[in-house]
Amino acid sequence: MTSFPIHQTELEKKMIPLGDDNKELASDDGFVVPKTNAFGHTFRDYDAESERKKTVEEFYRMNHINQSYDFVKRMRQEYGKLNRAEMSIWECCELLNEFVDESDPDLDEPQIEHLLQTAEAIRKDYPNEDWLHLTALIHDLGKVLLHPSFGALPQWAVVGDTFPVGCAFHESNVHHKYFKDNPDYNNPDYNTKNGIYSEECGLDNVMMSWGHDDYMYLVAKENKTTLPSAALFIIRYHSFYPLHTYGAYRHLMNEQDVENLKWLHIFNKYDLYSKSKVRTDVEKVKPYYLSLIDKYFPAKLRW
Ligand SMILES: O[C@H]1[C@H](O)[C@@H](O)[C@H](O)[C@@H](O)[C@H]1O
Ligand SMILES: [Fe+2]
Ligand SMILES: [Fe+2]
Repeated sequence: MTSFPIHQTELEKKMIPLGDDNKELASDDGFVVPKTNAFGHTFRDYDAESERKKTVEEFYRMNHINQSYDFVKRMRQEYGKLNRAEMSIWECCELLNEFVDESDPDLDEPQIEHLLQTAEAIRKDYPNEDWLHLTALIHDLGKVLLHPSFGALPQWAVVGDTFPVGCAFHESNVHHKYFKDNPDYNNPDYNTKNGIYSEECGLDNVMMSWGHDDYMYLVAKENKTTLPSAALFIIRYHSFYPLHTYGAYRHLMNEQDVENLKWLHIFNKYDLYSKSKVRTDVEKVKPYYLSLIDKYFPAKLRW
């Protein structure tokens, strides 16, 4: 177990308790958080006996063993070239039709369903924040890394919760025990609370485990999206449950991160709890999303 003496940065001391920071942004929402997922379990229950449990646990075993500092560095360099494809945002949504996420205990539907379910749910409650609708639609597009034309990366290098590398793995990471076989686990440069980072260095300076979040952030940024900084933050850290849901690693945040985290908390509710077996009528909502894509992105993007 990795436990540390309780010490808080000055910024951490000023932070509002988890879950209370989005009151000012909260809408008069009609969204009802369901008590159980499509399989009759509570959401994100990684211990519940279900058909998905084994697949999900094996996923995290592979993920925790292989996501090391060196691996992340190599992947960032390689995929940062954006030389794999040229296509529009919508074309990418359609590519996701064939993939099911093996890390997810709550959903076994193709990913395009999840994108539309999230976007439509948040659109209902925040009708005027069109940037948030589009952010929801694209937040998981990085899962295209599973596709053969993107190198058909294994699931452990694409999906699942994310965490910083280069410092100790916090115990709030699901299935934490599998980190023991990660090459960084016993490396003294990487296994202290701060590791290679300094307090309040800002998440932008932190190397996160490699996957769909960081990749889609890169794609959006390099293709010069006009989405606001909160949108890029949501895309980049939406799988960072250890931080946004369990409050770990907060000592690495700076003031800007604290601001952006408010929107991520709002987003997370829709990302997680809109997962269901109810399908969206793609053709019906497509024109609306095409108009948003046109507003915030070039017609073709480099991937
Ligand atoms: O299983 C899920 C899924 O892969 C999501 O796309 C990701 O954002 C979550 O953090 C993860 O736990
Ligand atoms: Fe995701
Ligand atoms: Fe998602």
